[in-house]
Amino acid sequence: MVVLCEKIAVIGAGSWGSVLANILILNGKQVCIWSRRQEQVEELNNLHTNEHYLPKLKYDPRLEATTSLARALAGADVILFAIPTKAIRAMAQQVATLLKAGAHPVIVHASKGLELKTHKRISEILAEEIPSENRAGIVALSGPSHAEEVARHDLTLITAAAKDKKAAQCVQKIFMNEYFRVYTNSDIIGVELGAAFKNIIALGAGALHGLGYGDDAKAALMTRGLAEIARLGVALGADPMTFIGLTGVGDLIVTCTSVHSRNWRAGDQLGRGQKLADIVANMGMVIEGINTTKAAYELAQQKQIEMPITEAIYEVLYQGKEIKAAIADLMKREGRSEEETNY
Ligand SMILES: NC(=O)C1=CN([C@@H]2O[C@H](COP(=O)(O)OP(=O)(O)OC[C@H]3O[C@@H](n4cnc5c(N)ncnc54)[C@H](OP(=O)(O)O)[C@@H]3O)[C@@H](O)[C@H]2O)C=CC1
Ligand SMILES: O=C(CO)COP(=O)(O)O
Repeated sequence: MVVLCEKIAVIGAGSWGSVLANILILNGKQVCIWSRRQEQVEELNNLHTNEHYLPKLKYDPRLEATTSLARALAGADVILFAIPTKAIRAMAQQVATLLKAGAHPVIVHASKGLELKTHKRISEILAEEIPSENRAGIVALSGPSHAEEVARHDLTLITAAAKDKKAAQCVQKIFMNEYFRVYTNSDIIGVELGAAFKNIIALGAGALHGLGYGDDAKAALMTRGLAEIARLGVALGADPMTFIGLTGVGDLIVTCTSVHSRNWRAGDQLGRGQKLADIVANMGMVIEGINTTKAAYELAQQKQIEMPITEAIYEVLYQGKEIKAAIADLMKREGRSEEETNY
């Protein structure tokens, strides 16, 4: 079947959805973005701004926003979900009920997390909720990318991952331009897991910063964090090589070092002694790593995979352990061989 990729529905007008929609418009596509808030739709349509999420960005006036999901989906060749992981299943159910017989869009998501309780990846949730006869393929769009930088056309390289090569190539084609370069990858398991798990380590990197630790500590956390991400990822079916790519180490680096990262900022604030509930209440945007820490911790227990950093962060977030005590316990662990614990 020929995959047409001209008309795109973007679900979610937060930081990432709105910037991705703007790229597509600038790339000459027809885009309708869905938001659940009428005042935001009016702001996007009339002022071409999105003050809460990206106060400096002026959106292309051709970008149409709507609160009507049916309108956004009408005739869409591609449906892009860019909402928090916890909202994916309910939105996918709504989308499924509105897709007309004969509709066959490529389903893309740009979200980074695992579902709580089921521990499912986002593409698995989408596959469960959107009938296979109503979709052309499921693609995860992922990699080191902050909305704030993409908004100002800084250089960004990311990955469109799918089992179905044609669907990944469709997504690659619609997004590629002189500042946004997209690779394809068939290991959607590794891509989605790398994207989800790096947020846990970013919380830790932020906490180290907030506590005043130096670059040695941050490099150590990222390296050993990547080892345990890969360990769990491989146990869940990922190709280990994916973790040294854009969606693995690439995204880990950017999220653990950028002031734009909400996960890093949340960790930094924790390190400075703020309460988790206050940090969540004040961020005004999703901090995916908090839920993902729980999901990864539970998965690691189930699969009996050693994930000392994830466990330490879980204890801090969910059991009220002092960060300094968690660090001291990590440092006191028995000496190990690096080769035997790389992943
Ligand atoms: N920001 C970034 O640079 C990047 C983000 N991502 C990932 O993209 C996903 C979305 O992130 P981002 O755009 O940054 O998040 P934001 O917090 O900036 O925006 C979230 C968007 O989702 C909407 N939303 C929240 N809850 C629901 C719900 N229950 N039902 C429907 N819509 C909902 C929000 O609507 P409302 O405004 O009404 O609350 C808002 O439009 C995350 O998984 C994130 O990890 C990936 C790469 C880069
Ligand atoms: O995924 C991201 C960067 O690639 C965005 O990270 P945060 O959600 O921490 O802002």
